Amino acid sequence: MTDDTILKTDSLVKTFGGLTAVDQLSFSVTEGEVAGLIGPNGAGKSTTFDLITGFHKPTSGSVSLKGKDITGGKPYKIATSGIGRTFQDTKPFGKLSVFENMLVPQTPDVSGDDKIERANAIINKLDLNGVADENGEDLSGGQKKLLELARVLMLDPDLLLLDEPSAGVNPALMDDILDHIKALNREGHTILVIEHDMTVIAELCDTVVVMSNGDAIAEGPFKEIQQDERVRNAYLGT
Ligand SMILES: Nc1ncnc2c1ncn2[C@@H]1O[C@H](COP(=O)(O)OP(=O)(O)OP(=O)(O)O)[C@@H](O)[C@H]1O
Repeated sequence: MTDDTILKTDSLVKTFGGLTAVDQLSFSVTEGEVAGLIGPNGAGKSTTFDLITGFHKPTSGSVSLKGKDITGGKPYKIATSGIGRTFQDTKPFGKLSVFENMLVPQTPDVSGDDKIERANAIINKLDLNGVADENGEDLSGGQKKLLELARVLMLDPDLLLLDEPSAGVNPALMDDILDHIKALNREGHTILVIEHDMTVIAELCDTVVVMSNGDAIAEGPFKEIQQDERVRNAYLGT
């Protein structure tokens, strides 16, 4: 582990009954980068996010954030210690407005007017002003993704875990989402993104980790990874 490692998993294992979803997975993310977590359906990517963020307890192995062991911590504790996470299926509160949705996350460091000010600043930053008064259920797929990202930013996480930001988003809004992700990275958020769209990975990521059958089979810059024979056989084809 180098000094600028922000996230590290060490020999992570998660079994569900007889199925091993994550199998001795070790990888790390460097502070300041955009890293991709890619691999075929069922490779264990979302389960890895669940293990990092406390939604599942690992069967064995460990997770550390900036050198501190966070293995098996409660989701709220991990969220407030600096890891924000979006989900593959967005879940805004349908009957609450975009603005009201922003106030739902508990923010230990701000309350009252300061919390409202933070919510408005993030709504502005992600260009959600035009829909701030609309209910969550009335948003498009892409707007829901942006709202989810906005809500996660209420806790000002050092590390953002994004689960398939392109899923269910129309191509025009996808460019906006990519621009926002890049801007967040420039502002200092480290990002780990699960994504099936390789054009998105190529555009966003400094490095990628390729998972297959629960383990990492390759790690490095996307251009190099594309040439790796095991990766081509397991995932990219040809
Ligand atoms: N709660 C659960 N109970 C039982 N099996 C599970 C559970 N969650 C995931 N799995 C299984 O673990 C394996 C890994 O699933 P996971 O969703 O992590 O893969 P993934 O790489 O994220 O796939 P996708 O790209 O399709 O989202 C799959 O075989 C899945 O069916």
